Amino acid sequence: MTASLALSVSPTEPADRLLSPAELEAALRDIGARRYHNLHPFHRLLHDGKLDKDQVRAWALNRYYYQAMIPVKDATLLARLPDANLRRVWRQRIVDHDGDHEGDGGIERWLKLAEGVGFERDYVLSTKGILSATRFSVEAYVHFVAERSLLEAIASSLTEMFSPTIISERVAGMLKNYDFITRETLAYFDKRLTQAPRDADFALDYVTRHALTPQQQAQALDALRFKCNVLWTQLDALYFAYVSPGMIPPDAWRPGEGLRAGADA
Ligand SMILES: O=C(O)c1cc(C(=O)O)c2c(n1)C(=O)C(=O)c1cc(C(=O)O)[nH]c1-2
Repeated sequence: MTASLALSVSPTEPADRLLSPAELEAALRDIGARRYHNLHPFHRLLHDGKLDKDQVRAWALNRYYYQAMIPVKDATLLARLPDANLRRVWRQRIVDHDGDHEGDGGIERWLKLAEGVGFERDYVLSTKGILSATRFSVEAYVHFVAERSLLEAIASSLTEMFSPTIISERVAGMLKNYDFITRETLAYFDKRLTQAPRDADFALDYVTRHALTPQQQAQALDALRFKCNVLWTQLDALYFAYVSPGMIPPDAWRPGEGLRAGADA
């Protein structure tokens, strides 16, 4: 039932009828069940303790760029919101990541995670070791939010509906499987467990109330597919460079670079 719903609103087969809010939500959830990045082989290896320390480092370093650009994406979206009630809610996302003062917020907590696995803070901040594919994927997300309709921009954040499950699985798996990972290193994820559902509930409510034609519903579903691809392609690039075949592009981070004095190999 859910699968055929999703098919009926795919881009190749335009929707011919309006879905109820519950059907739209089911179709959105179906996309997550098939395409969310919890299914990616790189995440399976990461959570199951099958990566070595340098591969975990590559993940932390590249993912920093996603974290750093999320508030840029949200500021882009905020600037397009026509009403103060919406802006008041959305601006909280920027505060969550940037913090209210220096040393606070999600970006800072991600830097702690990167430092916890051995990086020098300034090396991470420079983003010079990240894969070009990471940069391209993340920037595609920011452009999407700037250029598409507000409905599509908000719908593209709906991957957050699925993130609490992967975060719980990741934290439990990494703590159990890696002796160099501590609860403190992973503190970033503690707050996401409450922030993500709050954000996703708001965005889902917005999307179900504003996708009022079959075409708008199809656009919302496509926006979520696009965003799943933004997340997936980042992991493809990590896998290709650091797992198999292990082809690190010439300008990307190589094991040993950018580490704190005393961080072990
Ligand atoms: O750890 C994860 O797997 C994960 C996934 C996602 C997501 O699904 O987009 C986000 C985050 N984390 C996250 O930490 C975060 O701040 C975030 C913001 C957004 C967004 O699209 O606005 N997604 C995510």
